[in-house]
Amino acid sequence: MTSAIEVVDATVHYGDVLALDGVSLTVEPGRICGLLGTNGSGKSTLFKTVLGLTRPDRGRVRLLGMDGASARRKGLVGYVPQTEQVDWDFPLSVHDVVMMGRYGHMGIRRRPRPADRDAVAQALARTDLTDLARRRIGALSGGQRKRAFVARALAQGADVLLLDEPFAGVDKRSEATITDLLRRLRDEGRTLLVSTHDLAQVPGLCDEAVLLQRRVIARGTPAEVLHPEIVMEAFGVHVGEESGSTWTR
Ligand SMILES: Nc1ncnc2c1ncn2[C@@H]1O[C@H](COP(=O)(O)OP(=O)(O)OP(=O)(O)O)[C@@H](O)[C@H]1O
Repeated sequence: MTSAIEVVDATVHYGDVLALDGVSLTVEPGRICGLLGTNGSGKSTLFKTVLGLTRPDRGRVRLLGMDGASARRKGLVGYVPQTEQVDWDFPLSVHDVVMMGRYGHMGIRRRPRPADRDAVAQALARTDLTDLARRRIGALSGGQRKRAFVARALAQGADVLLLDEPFAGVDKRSEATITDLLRRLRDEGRTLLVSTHDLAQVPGLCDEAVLLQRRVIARGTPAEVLHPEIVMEAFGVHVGEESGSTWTR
């Protein structure tokens, strides 16, 4: 079986800064892999490398058996950015944002056809955003914005989704809605790589996890990776079911 995501020995520098040091990671189709690490541990760099936006100095990446840039051009991989990186003053509706997922399917004039409109309507329905389709994206809550970007990836037809901190800045109810949505996408056979520094989300969401600190320092089931000694070393916090507030930093 072809792995959905395969990173082999990837090393990335930004000038003198070593951001990834010989990182290897494999995610099989239909799995949710949590990518854990503190700020600056290389999570965003690993995403950019998987997406073919950053070329590793050493090592290689395969996405569904092809290189990251080809998978991106074919629309097979969808990226849900950290919402802090988005300019919310831009006058776009939720519908406009989700339609962007169809650009790769349209001609140069980007005129939507019925298939494009159908895909957008379905993606909005899947993410429970139909009623908000005409709302400006900047007027949505944090959780609704995340769902709009997931909808964009679904409209695109992506089989692999990379989600950068989908729980940052969302309330408890939205967390549950997003977790439920991501699990359903996984159950349909999609593959998800989800970065988070919110360790409390991991056991309920992920099938497996990787702890990154420039290099992979642990990988396995959530229980294995969230072993108290490993978490203490990487995050400097204690973990324990009885003390939810100590999960995150
Ligand atoms: N464009 C850049 N130029 C120079 N250094 C960079 C650049 N982008 C990232 N870095 C550095 O590379 C390292 C990894 O950064 P990266 O953004 O991948 O980490 P991260 O785990 O995604 O962090 P965060 O959770 O804060 O987004 C950090 O030391 C960061 O300062």
